[in-house]
Amino acid sequence: MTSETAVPRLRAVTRPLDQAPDLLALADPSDPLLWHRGDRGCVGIGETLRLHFRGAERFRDAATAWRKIAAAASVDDPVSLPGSGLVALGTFAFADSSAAESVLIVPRILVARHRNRWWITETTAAPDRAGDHADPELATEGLASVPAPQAAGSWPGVEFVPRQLPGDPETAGSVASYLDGVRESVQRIERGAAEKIVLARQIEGQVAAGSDLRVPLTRLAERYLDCWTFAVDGMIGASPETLIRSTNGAVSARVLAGTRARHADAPQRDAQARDELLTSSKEQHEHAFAVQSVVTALSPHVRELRTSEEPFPLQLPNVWHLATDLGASLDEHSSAIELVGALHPTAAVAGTPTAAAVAAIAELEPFDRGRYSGAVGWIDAAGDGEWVIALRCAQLGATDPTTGVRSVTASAGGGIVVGSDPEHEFGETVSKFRPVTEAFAP
Ligand SMILES: C=C(O[C@@H]1C=C(C(=O)O)C=C[C@H]1O)C(=O)O
Repeated sequence: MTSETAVPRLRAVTRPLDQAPDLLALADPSDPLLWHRGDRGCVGIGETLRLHFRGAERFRDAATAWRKIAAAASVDDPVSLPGSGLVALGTFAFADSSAAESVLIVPRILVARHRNRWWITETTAAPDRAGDHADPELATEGLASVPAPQAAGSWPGVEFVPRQLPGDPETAGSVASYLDGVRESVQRIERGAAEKIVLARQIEGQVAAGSDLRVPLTRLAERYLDCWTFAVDGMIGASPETLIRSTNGAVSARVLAGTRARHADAPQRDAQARDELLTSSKEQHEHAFAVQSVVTALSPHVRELRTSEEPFPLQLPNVWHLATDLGASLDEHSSAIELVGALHPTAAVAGTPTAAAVAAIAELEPFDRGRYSGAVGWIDAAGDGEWVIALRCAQLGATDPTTGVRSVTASAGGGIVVGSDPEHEFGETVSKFRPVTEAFAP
């Protein structure tokens, strides 16, 4: 949407459901739109509006566009819970210069859940044009309007290999480039060019024609209970890191930095990994950077900012993380997307100081991160929403028109600081890829 285009007039009608549909089963097998964690979440079916953004102003442009759309919309929402009424799901690129589009998508139908409450929202454009209006039947029939779940399709699985880029050395490919990048980052940090640089690498595979993406999504949702499982415009993953959650003037965030692989089948080794993480001054130092970057970015927008006293160990199936939770009250009427724009990129995904780290990433990573380590989430008409950092995820490419095959690219990285060891950092990326490689496995 540009300033010259008319603001679309949307009508959103929400009605409670008295039965509990399976959100994951309702997702589109080839283009799922989903946000899910435990007993909360939503699935989008069909699309009423899609907005595209690019460049350094993508968050600001999206926030402005959404504010206008929300102001012009007519919303009939007796449910009044987080995620009811008018909602858009979105995914934003990491870099200002990224070729990847940032998008906000308003689904035609949204079926959602908050604990033991369920509802359906239908959103239509141009409400006064006959034949394209929110279905009044929705008001009385509720569940009858929920589309029937599609039968589960096939899942042949995806084998990932390190992504080979033009210019990569032939033998070890992008792994060698990544290890060189870590060494170079350490040298730059030792020279004082930055304190922390988050360096990532990529792996890729192919998704066979007709593959049902609900299979990896369901695996992620079932395995990563402390993460938000998401699928927005081909970005699929399960992120543990809440960039911002904003509900009725209360905001919260979860900062992660500091990682150890889990050893779930060797309890002693696993406990040792956790203790090492908790007592390592390198990890504590790295974590402190990440927390400070969020506190600094959030402070102008909030009051009564509080953090958990000490970082705590967050246990995920693949890794331990050092975690800090933050809570605050909103000081002004910033929307969730404005807060995302203020926070992005945190030290957890870029480094410290931000500008130097972002410049180093652009030089040392031989690829465009796309939406990896950007933001993914949803926003409602009041500007409330939930956004996570797009981690532990993969981006599906366009379908090849002759073969029906789609590429899939996953990215993972970690914070490089003084004393970081390239092989150790490589191992950390392998652990961080596990949610994706295991979810997409045969
Ligand atoms: C960059 C990633 O993760 C981030 C980096 C971490 C670290 O360096 O320890 C930990 C969690 C995330 O904030 C990733 O998963 O790709």
